[in-house]
Formats: sequence, C-alpha cells, structure tokens
Amino acid sequence: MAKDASSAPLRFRKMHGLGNDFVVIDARAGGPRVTPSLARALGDRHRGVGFDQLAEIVTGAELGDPEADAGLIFWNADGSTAGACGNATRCVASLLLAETGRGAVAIRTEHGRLTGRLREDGLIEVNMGAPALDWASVPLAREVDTLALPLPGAPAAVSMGNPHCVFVVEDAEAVDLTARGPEIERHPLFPQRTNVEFISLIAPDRLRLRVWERGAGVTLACGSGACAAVVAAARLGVTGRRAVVELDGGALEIEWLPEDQGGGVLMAGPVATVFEAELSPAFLDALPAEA
Ligand SMILES: N[C@@H](CCC[C@H](N)C(=O)O)C(=O)O
Repeated sequence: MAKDASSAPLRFRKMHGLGNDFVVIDARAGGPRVTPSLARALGDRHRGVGFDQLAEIVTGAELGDPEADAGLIFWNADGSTAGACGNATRCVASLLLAETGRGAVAIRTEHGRLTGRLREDGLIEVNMGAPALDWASVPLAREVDTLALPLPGAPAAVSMGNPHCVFVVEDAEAVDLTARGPEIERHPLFPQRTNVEFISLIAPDRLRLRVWERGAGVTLACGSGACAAVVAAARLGVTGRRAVVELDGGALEIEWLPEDQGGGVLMAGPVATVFEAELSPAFLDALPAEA
C-alpha cells in the first residue's frame, strides 16, 4: 500500500450524473487520503471500481474556506487532478443538501466557492462560477488570435476552472471522437492539456454535445464541458445564453447569467447513487508506492 495512506477502511459511494460516473470518498473525518496511484487503481474498470472522476470531499477549511459546507478535490481516471468537475459537484451537492437539510450548500473548489441547490423539479443545480476567456487563464501556451489546430473551424478556448476547447461543427455525431479527442487534448497549444468539445445546433436553444475529457477519454456527459459549450455558442451567436445541451447520457440545462447577476454559469440535471461499499484491505495493500 502507498506508504502515506493509513490502513483504516476506505468507504466510498458510486454516483453518476447522466452516466458521467464518479467514486465519491468522504475524507472529512480522516481515513486514507487519495493519491495518484489510488485514483488510477480505483479508476481501472477491470481491476478497480471504474469511474470518469473521483471526487474527494474534504473540509472547507482544508481549501482555505472554513465557512463552506465542504471542499472538493477532483481526480481523473489517469491519476491527474482537475480544477472543476460540474457533474461531480452536482452529485456531492445532493449529498450535502441531504446532510444539512438546507435549501442550498456552498462547496469550495479550486475554481472558487460554488453553490448547489435542489430545484422544485427535482434537478440538482450548481452555479459553476464565471468562465474565463483570456489565454493565460485557459491556459494556452501563448496569446493567439485564432486557435490553429489540425481540424477545420476556429474553436473557442474557455476555462470553467478547467480547460475546454470547443468546436462548432455541422454534425457532432459525425466526429471521430476517439481519434480527434486525444490529438487536441495533448496539442502543444494547451500546456495543461484540454477537454475537447464538439457541438452542433439542434434548435436555437438546443445543442448536441460530444466530449473527450482530459484524463478520462470519451464520457457520456461532462458538466463543465456543457457550460463551456454554451458560453462558446453564446459568444459566437449560435445560441443565446440559455440552452439545453444534449449529451450521450442525457440533457443538462445551462444558463450563463449576465454580468450584473455575477456572470456565473448555472447547470441543472439529475444525479444518482448506485451503491456504497468498502474497499478490501488487499486492494489498498497492493497499491504501488507513490513515485
Ligand atoms: N466530468 C467533468 C469534468 C472532469 C474534469 C476534466 N476531465 C478535466 O480534467 O478538466 C464535468 O462534469 O465537468
């Protein structure tokens, strides 16, 4: 087992938002902490549990925000960390709403303090905060007028706390995601790699979106990707600031609030818990030591 983890049992919950699936570990009360090798081993769909992301719940204080209901650290299946994960934030918001019995909760992430609430229609909504559009925030390797990438079209680079490269295409269904995704994810213009989105217009307020996620690959849904897609579409005049985004796993409702309402991006959709379990000690014992 990794030398820095304790041998206390590690309980976890499997959840998903539209098939974007997560292992959720609550580390607020102590117990083993997530390391890159634990994330990779758990993320293995054959020898572990399998997930797109692992959401590690910590105290708000650990992330410098003691007033928040909790803090959240996101891990990709390849063991890398991410500054944002919209669907995992919605899943954890649903847990904290049940835990606190309140109508809204505050979650501290690397992208700031995000608020989550249960809407009357039963969907969990999170305000994902304002997008950043300048090259240094995304980040891009350098300032450019147009993103010159090995694909037709002029994509938009958007940060939702994590990097996104959004292509508007005629037909998102026709894109070879497994070929194009990794090529753009690791393009030298993106020093921290990038999530890759392909959107096409279905109706004036409806987009089709397919996503290749940094550190996870093809996903059934990506919340921050849906937010970035609507921000890019609204800026390009493809849609307004409010749209339904149809992903492989279902639909998310996205609204980019105006500046005078904070400029955040609201994202609403369903969440589900699949099971709760405890990792076998043998699994933890077999983890390679951290490099
Ligand atoms: N599934 C997520 C995004 C997860 C993080 C991403 N792969 C990254 O590395 O930035 C979502 O719902 O936003």
